[in-house]
Amino acid sequence: MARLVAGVDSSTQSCKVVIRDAETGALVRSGSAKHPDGTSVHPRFWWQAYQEAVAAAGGLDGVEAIAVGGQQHGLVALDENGEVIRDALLWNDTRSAGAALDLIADLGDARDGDGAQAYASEIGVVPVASFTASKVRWLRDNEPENMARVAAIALPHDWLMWQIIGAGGEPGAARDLSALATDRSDASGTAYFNSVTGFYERELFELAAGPGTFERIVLPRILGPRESAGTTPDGIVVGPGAGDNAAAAFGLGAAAGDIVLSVGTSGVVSAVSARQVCDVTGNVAGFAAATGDFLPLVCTINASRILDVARRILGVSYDELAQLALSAQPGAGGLVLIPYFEGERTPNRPDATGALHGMRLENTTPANIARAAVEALLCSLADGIDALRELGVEVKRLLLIGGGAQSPATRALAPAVFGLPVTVPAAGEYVADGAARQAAWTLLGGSEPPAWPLAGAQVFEAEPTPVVREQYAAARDKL
Ligand SMILES: Nc1ncnc2c1ncn2[C@@H]1O[C@H](COP(=O)(O)OP(=O)(O)O)[C@@H](O)[C@H]1O
Ligand SMILES: O=C(CO)[C@@H](O)[C@H](O)COP(=O)(O)O
Repeated sequence: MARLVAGVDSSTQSCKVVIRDAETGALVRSGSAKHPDGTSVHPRFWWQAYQEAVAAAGGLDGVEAIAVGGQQHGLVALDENGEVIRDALLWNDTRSAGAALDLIADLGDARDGDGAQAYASEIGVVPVASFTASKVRWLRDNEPENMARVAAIALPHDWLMWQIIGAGGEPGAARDLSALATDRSDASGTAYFNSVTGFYERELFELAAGPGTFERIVLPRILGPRESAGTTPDGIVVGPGAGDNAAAAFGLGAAAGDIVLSVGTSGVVSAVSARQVCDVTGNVAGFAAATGDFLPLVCTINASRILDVARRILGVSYDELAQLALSAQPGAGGLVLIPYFEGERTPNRPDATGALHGMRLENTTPANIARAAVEALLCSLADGIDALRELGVEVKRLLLIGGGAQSPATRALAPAVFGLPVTVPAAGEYVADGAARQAAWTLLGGSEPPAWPLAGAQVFEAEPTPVVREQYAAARDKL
């Protein structure tokens, strides 16, 4: 009989659960449930959605191991009883932009030099609003009464995994802060963890949380790539889990030369690399992968929701939006959408808003608006590919995944905008798959993870359309 494992993707918009055969990777069953909207969310909604998604997947009967991939960076602040102190501040909440600048300035003062340079060379990331350190600093500066109560800080995947092993407990039950655990990939998104040494950095943590807090505040212990966090109350082995982008790379079996482009709430361009990259501009974050490798990554705040906004403006379905976009010419007759609807992280413009440029009587049509939306999404990813290339990251194969990759327009126009063929794996939940593969590794052991085949990939090719990126860059730089 097949041995089953489960993988969870607790992402920005929803929770997805896949149940797969541990040895072959074959999909057995799956389910999902929505998260609430908003950039600050109470973690209990993740737990509720997880339970609904598990039920939608037919339950965990027969499952021997489980692991969680989660949206990165979110700040879950817990008091000494393990109660959540306030709604978690998510990665796309930009109120901490000023706090990120304060961290950089303070490290600069401490080093008597350039703070961004110091962050980049010491831990491979330069704080932006998204990172946990910036959110901790925001909490300390804006809600000191909440900060004073903080006894532990967890990331979304850490907190959900803690609930799953039963240590987080139902309300009223005992909560064991020392059972909190994370992995190197997710910890690397805090901006107070060193993914080369594998340790938290006291000084960087205290720049965020305040003097003397490193001893007082529990940070989740760092698990190895196939180390178990414990078991569920029903005895299911719990793998270490990972940040969602690291889990996706692991689920795809991405290797050196592969660039993973994920079109979810965030637009992510990432690569598996044997070395940590250090980008003083902060555009590329030197995160860690779910294995012992690194995961240089560029992330935008605006991605699949650009398509959602275009649908709303035009009052059309996803399919109609794609057909409209495909019916227009490259460059949308000169119409350029700058999609900073929620501010932006890359480029770092937390207070920016979106804009539609080049509107004339003859070009302002539904087809061109749809086209401009898809082109905006792809141009911001193309900028990310360039940023990785400039740091010497090898670009051999582009893999396009995430909810927005379901759009035929995204798939068809991507190779034209990127000027390279684009591989689109079969529609699936690659973060949850990566977590499931990790659970299988924890269950089966061995020095290498089980080799699960990547089935059903399609390669898209198209003539390059450089005008699209040229006009996008010109409009972006006008802002
Ligand atoms: N058929 C489709 N065409 C275009 N976009 C789609 C389609 N189906 C879903 N999406 C997009 O997928 C997004 C959710 O993707 P997902 O990767 O699950 O996001 P997240 O990981 O951030 O929760 C939605 O915002 C929606 O825009
Ligand atoms: O902040 C980042 C990566 O640095 C985001 O990728 C989040 O991890 C959220 O991912 P999605 O839910 O949008 O897939």
